[in-house]
Amino acid sequence: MDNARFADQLASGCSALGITVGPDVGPKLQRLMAELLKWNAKVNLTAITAPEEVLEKHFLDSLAVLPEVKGATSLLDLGAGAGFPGLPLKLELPEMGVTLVDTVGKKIAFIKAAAASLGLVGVRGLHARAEGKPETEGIPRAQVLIARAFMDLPDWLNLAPAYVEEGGRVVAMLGKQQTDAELQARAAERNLRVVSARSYRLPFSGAERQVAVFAKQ
Ligand SMILES: C[S@@+](CC[C@H](N)C(=O)[O-])C[C@H]1O[C@@H](n2cnc3c(N)ncnc32)[C@H](O)[C@@H]1O
Repeated sequence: MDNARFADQLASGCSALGITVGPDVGPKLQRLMAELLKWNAKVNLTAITAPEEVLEKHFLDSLAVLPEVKGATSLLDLGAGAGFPGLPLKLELPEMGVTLVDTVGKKIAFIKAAAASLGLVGVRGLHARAEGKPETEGIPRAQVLIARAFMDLPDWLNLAPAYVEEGGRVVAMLGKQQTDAELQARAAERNLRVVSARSYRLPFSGAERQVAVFAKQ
């Protein structure tokens, strides 16, 4: 994808999602895509490799939750894979400290290399397994905890609160749509409350996504 087409697709995708990103974000995402595709040719990081799909399914889907993440000083991305949603969010929110955790070493190696190549300050890649015990795992708590395609919602809501600072929130990026009643019930069972929930569609494929935010009662 050439620079002009990338910029055009990014702009129209952001507009469809109702978000805006700074002028330096596009060129940085292009660099991130180049790194991802270069690494992916050698080590398998993601099944999504067509540039248009990387832009939509990794970059734009990550940025779609900007409204839920904005204002956080620290973000913890559990099961980050090749860095999604944490890396694109960091590009738009450079002041926010971001820790990305995965059990697969090569994914963390990629995250570290990509962050260095993009000159990102305040990005930490952590090779660890999240099992609900942040102290023993060496995983820092954050104001906002996020994950995409990590666990089923019930398992995620069991695990997540341990990683959130007092007054913080849990952001769940869901492929499978949950009704408001289901979200409320899941939250109540764990002494959490639903702060917000909304569905959105990816701008080019129309694939449906949902993002729900939870806080401790
Ligand atoms: C389906 S991928 C999603 C990756 C990324 N969040 C995305 O949306 O592109 C799930 C990732 O979670 C990681 N993972 C699974 N269980 C984990 C755990 N307990 N702690 C940390 N990472 C885990 C896997 O290695 C994998 O990279």
